[in-house]
Amino acid sequence: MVGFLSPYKGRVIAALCFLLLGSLAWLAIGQGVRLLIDQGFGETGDSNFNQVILWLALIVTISSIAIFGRFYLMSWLGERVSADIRLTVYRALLTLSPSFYAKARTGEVISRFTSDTTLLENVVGSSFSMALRSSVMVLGGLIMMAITSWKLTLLVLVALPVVLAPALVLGKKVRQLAKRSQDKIADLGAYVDESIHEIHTVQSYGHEARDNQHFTGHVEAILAAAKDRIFYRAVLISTILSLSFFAILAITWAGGLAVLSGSITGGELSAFMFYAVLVAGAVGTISEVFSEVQRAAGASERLMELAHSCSDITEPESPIALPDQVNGRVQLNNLSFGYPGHEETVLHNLSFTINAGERVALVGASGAGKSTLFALLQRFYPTPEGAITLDNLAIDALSLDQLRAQFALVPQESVIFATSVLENVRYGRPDATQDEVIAACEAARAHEFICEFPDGYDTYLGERGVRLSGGQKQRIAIARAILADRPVLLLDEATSALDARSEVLVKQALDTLMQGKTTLVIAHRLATVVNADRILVLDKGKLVASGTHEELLASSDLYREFAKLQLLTQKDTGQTI
Ligand SMILES: Nc1ncnc2c1ncn2[C@@H]1O[C@H](COP(=O)(O)OP(=O)(O)OP(=O)(O)O)[C@@H](O)[C@H]1O
Repeated sequence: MVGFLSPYKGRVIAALCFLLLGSLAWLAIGQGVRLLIDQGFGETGDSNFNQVILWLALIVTISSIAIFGRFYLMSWLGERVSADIRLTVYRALLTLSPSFYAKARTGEVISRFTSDTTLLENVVGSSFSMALRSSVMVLGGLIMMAITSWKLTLLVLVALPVVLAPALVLGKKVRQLAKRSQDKIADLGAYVDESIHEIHTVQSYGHEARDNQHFTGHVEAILAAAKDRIFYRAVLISTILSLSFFAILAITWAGGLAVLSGSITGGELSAFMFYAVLVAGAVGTISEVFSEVQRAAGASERLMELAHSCSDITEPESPIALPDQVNGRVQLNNLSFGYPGHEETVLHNLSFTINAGERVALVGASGAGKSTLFALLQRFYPTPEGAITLDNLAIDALSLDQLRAQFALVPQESVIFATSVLENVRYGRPDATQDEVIAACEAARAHEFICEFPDGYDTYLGERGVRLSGGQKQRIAIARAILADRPVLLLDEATSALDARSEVLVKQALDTLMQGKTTLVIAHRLATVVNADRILVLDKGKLVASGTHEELLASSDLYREFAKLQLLTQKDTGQTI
């Protein structure tokens, strides 16, 4: 946290100065009260009285200016620091590997991100400054009290631990309960995130009532956690306040006796009481915001945990640079892999080469390891055994950015962002001109339908592309990959059946995309395997056969079986299996 404040040292110092000035002004008011009673009402008459009133007016003015400065600067710092924390955490989240996201629930991460940073914003902007100001008041008040009457101050010092004891005991309990509350809120966040994202499934399965029931359960759990916290907090605040006022009462009694015996003046007792009330109020404030500051400490700990979560993919210390012209030759040498944290080996001793410009189809039953292979090529997971090379360079010797910039991925489920057509395609190459985007869309057979949209390329596509048909989404995704123009293409064919016309258009788009590129395609269509230069057959993570469609039909029982069951029918090419 201190690290986040350090770039704004000047403002922090200014805020602290205002805070000190404001506190001193308040403490000076106590002296004004003393003078007002002892001298203003004394024999010296009007002139002193007026002077003291003017003096008090000046102090109040100074205090107002100080309050403005402190409030403005502290709130500014609160906003700035939480913005910086958001930036830092988001930057970290963008670099974390899929292993992290496989373990953490995204909803929980989002909830931490939003609610914890908002809490920090409040604490830095307000609670923290209140706690600080109150601490100065307690210290200053005690000093002024000691100057006014050390005997009475001793009495206060005896009373102080009695007042503070419940703060320590109950405060700990409140903190534990606050953490439980935050965790329950994070659970709720994760639940809302999932159900709203999957709203179509929720509605089509008529799951609304059940989801509502689950949601109610989560909300009630939050309430239950909050109820305990509120109870303890209420006990904490009321105990401290009542103890403080009982203490003040006792001191008033002792002070009254001192005035009657003539050891202090009425003005001194008034000033003393003013400070005592100030100190009691400040102690009350500290106890009130203490738990919030503690909650914020918990929140910042969680956020820093996120910000410092390290990706298990390490960048090489001195990465080898790829040549300007990458050919796209991919080679696997004895590659074995199991997902981190799982014992099972998913890929066994894989070795094969894909030559530059070759079109290779991967086939295999579900779970054979095809998607895993794609993930490993882009180094989404560490590969402890075996090696993958790109143009004869080990991929873990390359910088991640440079490595991933060589692959264009077209996933099975086309990803559409909630922005315009133009920006969706431009995602593949953010610096592309509009003409380049249009050319890519023409090549992907998408231009025609885009032009029919009311706003053409500026049409907003809705979240996850809800306004597009399946085939249209695929062609946008292909246009993105065409625009990206990367040497190696990783294509996970969509399994969803399209109508005949869309199918033809998508096929044409894919053909354009694959021209001149090394292509590795997870094949679900007969046309793809027939047109591939080579087919690799994977079975339970092992490479069991390789060859052309005809060769494999003749030589591999598994392929024949697979082709009969899995690859789509002859519709694509009119060929018979
Ligand atoms: N994140 C993960 N953590 C642990 N195991 C995983 C993970 N992802 C996949 N697996 C396991 O790895 C194996 C291979 O999965 P993979 O997704 O690569 O298969 P696939 O051939 O692409 O299947 P499909 O055609 O169904 O997509 C499966 O047994 C799967 O359960």
